[in-house]
Amino acid sequence: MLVFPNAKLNLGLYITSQRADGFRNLESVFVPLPWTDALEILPAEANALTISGIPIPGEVETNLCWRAYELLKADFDLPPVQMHLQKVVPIGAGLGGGSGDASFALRALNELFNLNCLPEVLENYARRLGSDCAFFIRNKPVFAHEKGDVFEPIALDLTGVACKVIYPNLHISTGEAYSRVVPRTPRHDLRQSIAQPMETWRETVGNDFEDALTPFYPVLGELKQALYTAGAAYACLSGSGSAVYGFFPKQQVPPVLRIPDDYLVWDGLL
Ligand SMILES: C[C@](O)(CO)[C@H](O)COP(=O)(O)OP(=O)(O)OC[C@H]1O[C@@H](n2ccc(N)nc2=O)[C@H](O)[C@@H]1O
Ligand SMILES: Nc1ncnc2c1ncn2[C@@H]1O[C@H](COP(=O)(O)OP(=O)(O)OP(=O)(O)O)[C@@H](O)[C@H]1O
Repeated sequence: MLVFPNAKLNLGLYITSQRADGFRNLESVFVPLPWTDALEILPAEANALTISGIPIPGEVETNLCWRAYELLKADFDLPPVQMHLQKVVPIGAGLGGGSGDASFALRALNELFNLNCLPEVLENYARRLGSDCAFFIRNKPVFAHEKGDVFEPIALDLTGVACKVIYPNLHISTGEAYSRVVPRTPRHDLRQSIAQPMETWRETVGNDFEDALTPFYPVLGELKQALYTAGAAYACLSGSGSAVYGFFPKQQVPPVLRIPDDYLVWDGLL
């Protein structure tokens, strides 16, 4: 079975309080971003995971695809599998690339071996692999709260919005990013803000990581400004960075920006 795990964007992100389990409560809107890896899973004689494309730090046993298999294997009689991951989505980008791989592996194994797990059951497995993972089970725009793994439906249709995502070849670890943010009450009601026209979001939809990280990584602010100068209706850091994205008014083709050769860019329609 061949699947294409996509990335996500955070549209607004407020870190609201410290939790007793060491994590933070947050509020964010998650939207799927069609920048994808490719993951093939086949029944095999012995377990194997091979990776091509962008190198992923760590042993294969720590890879989220492998961990997804092991998690299901503990509860189901799964045969060995051979997996191949073509890694395209940048790592440490705030795009949830690894989390998408984990959840697409859970979904693919569920289908391949007729495990008959409902989405809510797969979400529970996904939550055990990482805070961002559960979103990718249903993979639809949602308002996320608590650890970012509890969801409420929202009426948000970004279909056809032109988007440009820029990864400035800078790996920001999620743990480091959280350690730089002091939780606080959200400045705006996110669900009310995103119900307003996109042009108003610049003033009302913020990301607490952006404020905390930009003084340490000025390139984040420079990219955001470049996207606005190029005509973006809204631009922001995604998640804990370092990818910065811009949404452009419908029908407008995102302009070509002059950026260094080692940056990665995704352009397309949501
Ligand atoms: C920044 C976001 O991408 C926003 O969607 C996510 O909150 C990050 O989710 P993730 O990469 O799946 O993160 P996890 O693997 O669960 O956690 C990595 C580290 O981030 C911190 N962390 C993560 C999520 C959360 N709600 N509070 C936290 O404090 C913890 O220090 C944790 O050890
Ligand atoms: N399949 C995978 N793809 C990417 N990273 C993976 C994968 N499996 C495990 N990892 C580990 O997860 C880490 C990447 O997580 P990190 O949280 O920094 O970034 P991210 O997944 O790109 O985005 P986000 O911050 O939104 O979760 C890497 O250091 C890597 O070792």
